[in-house]
Amino acid sequence: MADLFDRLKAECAADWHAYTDHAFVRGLADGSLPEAAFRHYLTQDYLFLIHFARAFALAGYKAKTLDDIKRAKEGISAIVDVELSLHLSYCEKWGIGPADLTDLPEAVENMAYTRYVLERGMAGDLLDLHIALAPCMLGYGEIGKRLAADPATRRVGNPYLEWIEMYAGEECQNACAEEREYIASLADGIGEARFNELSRCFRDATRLEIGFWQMGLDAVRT
Ligand SMILES: Cc1ncc(CN)c(N)n1
Repeated sequence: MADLFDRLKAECAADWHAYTDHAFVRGLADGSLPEAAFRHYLTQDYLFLIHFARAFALAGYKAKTLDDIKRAKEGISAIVDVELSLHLSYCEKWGIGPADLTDLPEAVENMAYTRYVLERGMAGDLLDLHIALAPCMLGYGEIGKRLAADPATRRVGNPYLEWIEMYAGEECQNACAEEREYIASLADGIGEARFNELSRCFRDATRLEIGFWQMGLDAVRT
């Protein structure tokens, strides 16, 4: 049976496809993405993740139960202890350190997305916030899993394999499965009007994801 995540994706199927099958993603899969595009994306993503860790901290504040607080803590930990290490490891190879990263001017696409999510969380409740966060976490989990399972994905000599493997990895996949169940439980019993509100937020965050990939590609457009 379709769960909440399936229903939200179905409501914005074209946008979801444009996000998860973006040219940037195809470039990661076959290794053809220009390094400068990936570098721009990844350095902005470092800043992005700091704001997303703040959003999970806000989820802790909006929590109603101890379990909600644990979920918020796990969200922060997944970013701070796992995901950001990947970013720092790529950046180290390029000679870019943490201080250089925090000095970077934020791209407008980055500001739009991160502040949108924080605003949804501040104006709404815990469910609004987790729905605004869902395309990020669950989308990358879906992309990583698909690319890792696709025999057409280039393995040998693909500089982006580490990226793919992290999002396809057990730790990330388990976190996604838990988040998926969690949002369904938070939304248990909602009516059509509330679903429509959440659906709009999910679609908007998905559109902001598309913009984030495009920002990476646009960095190398001549
Ligand atoms: C823009 C973006 N979206 C999602 C993720 C996966 N947490 C990410 N690192 N960056």
